Amino acid sequence: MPIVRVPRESDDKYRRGVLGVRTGSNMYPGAAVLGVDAAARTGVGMIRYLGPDVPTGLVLQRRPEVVTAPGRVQAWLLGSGMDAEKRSDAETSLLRSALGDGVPCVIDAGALDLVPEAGADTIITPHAGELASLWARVGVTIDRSSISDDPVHWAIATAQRFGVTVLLKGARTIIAGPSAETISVTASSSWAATAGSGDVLGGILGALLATNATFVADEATGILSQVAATAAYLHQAAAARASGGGPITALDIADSLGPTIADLLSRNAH
Ligand SMILES: NC(=O)C1=CN([C@@H]2O[C@H](COP(=O)(O)OP(=O)(O)OC[C@H]3O[C@@H](n4cnc5c(N)ncnc54)[C@H](O)[C@@H]3O)[C@@H](O)[C@H]2O)[C@@H](O)CC1
Ligand SMILES: Nc1ncnc2c1ncn2[C@@H]1O[C@H](COP(=O)(O)OP(=O)(O)O)[C@@H](O)[C@H]1O
Repeated sequence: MPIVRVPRESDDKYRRGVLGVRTGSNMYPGAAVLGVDAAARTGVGMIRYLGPDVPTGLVLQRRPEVVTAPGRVQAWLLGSGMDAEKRSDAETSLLRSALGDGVPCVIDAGALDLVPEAGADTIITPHAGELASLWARVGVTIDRSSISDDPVHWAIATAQRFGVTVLLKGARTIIAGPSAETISVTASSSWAATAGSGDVLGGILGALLATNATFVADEATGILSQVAATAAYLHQAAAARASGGGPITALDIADSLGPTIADLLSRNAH
């Protein structure tokens, strides 16, 4: 089943899928801009960005098509650019209410502390350090380098322990679901190891999830893992295209998503 959904004549912005985004903070406003920009470039009917004033202003400056009014969404992207230790109670309860909304969620960075409360239709996107912190919350001490040394083991163990789909970031990104086959996506270069690159991945994943939300109910199909693997693939392919062998910024990755997706679709059409 194709995960990148090409809009049809019968589509409108709502039928394509709306992504709700609660990311960014006054400390890390850029993460909100990066995730929203990447989601828009990946292709989605609409984005509702709901966050603090500073990131909201910056998001609207970069992407005026984003809607900042609350309303129905088909998937949520939560946590990039937040700090779980500094989050207010009000922000925590807004994240909890998104998790309880009955739609699939991506949980990143500063919302990963809420993973023990997440439902089965959740994809989490930790790097090794964030995964170590998540395990520490349930009383298991494991250091970041042990996770990096055996990412397949830790991705599977996390999926099984928390009942969610795991996308463990790194040069080799590992995707594991509680019952799905494990998938590995290896980057063709390491220029993507740059600040905000993971925030861009979150946006790609959120958009793919929102546009596939109607198929997610049946986890037996392994669709969450396929969505996650497609996001990781697009991220590294867009990074490679933007780089051409030289340095890139996180926004460069987002900027090259359109042509990267067009290439992929034209290859699949033949
Ligand atoms: N432009 C932005 O707004 C960005 C926001 N970001 C957000 O920033 C938050 C924190 O993410 P991180 O992955 O950095 O958090 P982590 O908590 O995983 O990383 C912090 C770790 O890095 C270590 N560290 C810090 N500076 C270091 C240095 N110069 N050399 C070696 N080790 C160093 C610290 O001791 C700590 O262990 C997240 O919410 C994330 O989404 C990042 O994505 C970067 C870009
Ligand atoms: N050495 C590497 N080679 C290729 N890609 C990498 C490498 N290290 C990290 N990445 C990718 O870059 C992104 C980094 O995400 P993350 O660690 O969350 O950074 P940030 O918090 O700054 O956005 C992830 O998509 C990860 O897979």
